[in-house]
Amino acid sequence: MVCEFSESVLDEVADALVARGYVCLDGIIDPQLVSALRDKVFNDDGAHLRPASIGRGHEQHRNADIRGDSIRWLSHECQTDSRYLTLMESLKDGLNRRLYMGLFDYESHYALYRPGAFYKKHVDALKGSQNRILTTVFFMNPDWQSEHGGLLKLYEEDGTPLEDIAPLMGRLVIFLSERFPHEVLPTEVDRASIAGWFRVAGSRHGF
Ligand SMILES: O=C(O)CCC(=O)C(=O)O
Ligand SMILES: [Fe+2]
Repeated sequence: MVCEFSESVLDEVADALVARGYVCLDGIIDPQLVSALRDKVFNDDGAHLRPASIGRGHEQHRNADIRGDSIRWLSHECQTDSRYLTLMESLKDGLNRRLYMGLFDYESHYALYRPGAFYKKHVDALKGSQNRILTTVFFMNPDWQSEHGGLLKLYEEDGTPLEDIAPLMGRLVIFLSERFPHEVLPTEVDRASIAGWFRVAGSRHGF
C-alpha cells in the first residue's frame, strides 16, 4: 500500500492553499485504507472512543453544548493509524518543500458523531506556542445523503458562510487553521471523520 501523496496532489494542495487557503479533495487515498480507517471507528475500536473535550491543559473540559462527538487519538502503534499518519507526513514534507510552512508535527483523532451530535462554530488554532497551523478533516461515510445533515460548514474570517461540505467517504478537506471558522451541523445518522492538525515548533508562524 502506497503511503504517500503523489507530487501532483501535493502541487494541487499547495496551489489551493496559496490561492484560497483551503481545498477539498476526493479519491486521493487508497480505498482499502479508507475502509480500514472506517472499520477502526465502527468495529474493533468503537469501544475506545471517549467523549471529546474542549480547550487545552487545565482549561480542558467537556462541554456537550459545544461538541457532542466521541474521539480516539491515532497512534503509530496501530498499523492502520500508522498508514494514515505516514500519509500525512508526506503532506507535511510536500507542503514544507513547496511553501516553507515550517509544519513540525501532527496530531489527529477519529471522531464519531452519533445522531443529533454537532460541533458548534469554532476556530481550531489554540492559544499557546505550539499553535495549530493547518487542519485536515477526512470523512468515512459511504452512502451519505443530503437529508443526513452533518455538513462541515466553513466560514470566511469575517463570518460570511463560505462552503458547506458533505462528509463523503474518502473526502479530505485541508484548511489554514487560523483563518476559517467552521462548524459541524447536527447529523441525523452516525458520522465518522478524522480531524488532524499540523503544528509549528516553538513560536507562532507568520504564514
Ligand atoms: O468532523 C468534522 O467535520 C470537523 C471536526 C472539527 O472541526 C474538529 O474536530 O475540530
Ligand atoms: Fe474544528
